[in-house]
Amino acid sequence: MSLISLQDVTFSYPNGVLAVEGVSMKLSAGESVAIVGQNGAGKSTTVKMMNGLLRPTSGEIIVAGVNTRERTTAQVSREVGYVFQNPDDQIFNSSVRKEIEYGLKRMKLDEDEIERRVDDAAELTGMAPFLEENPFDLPLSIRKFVTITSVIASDCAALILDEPTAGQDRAGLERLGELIRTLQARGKAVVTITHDMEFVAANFERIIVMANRRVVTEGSPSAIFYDREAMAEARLNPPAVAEVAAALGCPEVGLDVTALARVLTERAALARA
Ligand SMILES: Nc1ncnc2c1ncn2[C@@H]1O[C@H](COP(=O)(O)OP(=O)(O)OP(=O)(O)O)[C@@H](O)[C@H]1O
Repeated sequence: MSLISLQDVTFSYPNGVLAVEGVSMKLSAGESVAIVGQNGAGKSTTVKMMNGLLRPTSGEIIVAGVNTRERTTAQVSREVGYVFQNPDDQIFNSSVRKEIEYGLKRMKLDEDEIERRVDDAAELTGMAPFLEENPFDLPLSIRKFVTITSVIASDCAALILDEPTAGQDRAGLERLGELIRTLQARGKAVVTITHDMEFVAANFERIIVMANRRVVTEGSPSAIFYDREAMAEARLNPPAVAEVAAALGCPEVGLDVTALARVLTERAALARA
């Protein structure tokens, strides 16, 4: 059974803007999925419906076997955590520890359990050294991890990360990739909206491409990044390895830079012979 299922979902904002039209998708426990597409494609609106922040105008959303129409936003968001694109839309406490504890206190967990969850989540995200700091004294890249830590601590079944790579340096990107793999190993579904195709190629099992309010296609990164039509429709550039391999006519290397280098070396040897 899918953890999250969207069935022919449409959404219009109160001002009449039709943001999502006839979207269906399924997400399973333990998988990592990247939703990609140009600005305004409908990605954020789609994921906000997954966690109950927005309600579909028509169509159904089933989370952990229950139609979200039968649940409050608080109930849905206990299953599906959403990490905002801008951490400052989420953070409001005066210390990192208080920020992470806030949601756990609202869940009325006992103090020992709260401490255990804060320590575990902070250890996982690398935020343990910052627990007593004021989040607003920390750089954006760290504030982003603070918000991710809060959502991890709530132990929801699925996590939605909206543009997690913004402002991250190489170490931050590697930490994010490692975190996604650890969460998957713990059986969590990780859904990410991102414009960073190199990050997608390195870290995701499945890509869903959106354009003009709809899903254009979906599949593995090595299939999608060689689908020129879908990439053009979504106005996306594939990662460099796929662009070079496609130009050289060796798509069989997929997204493996070492395999591409091997092909180039072999061709150079042939040319010399
Ligand atoms: N609060 C809102 N009120 C009215 N229209 C909105 C609102 N939020 C988004 N929209 C519009 O809905 C459409 C889809 O926006 P959405 O943010 O879901 O796209 P997106 O693919 O996430 O884009 P981006 O990558 O820029 O975040 C766009 O036309 C956008 O302008």
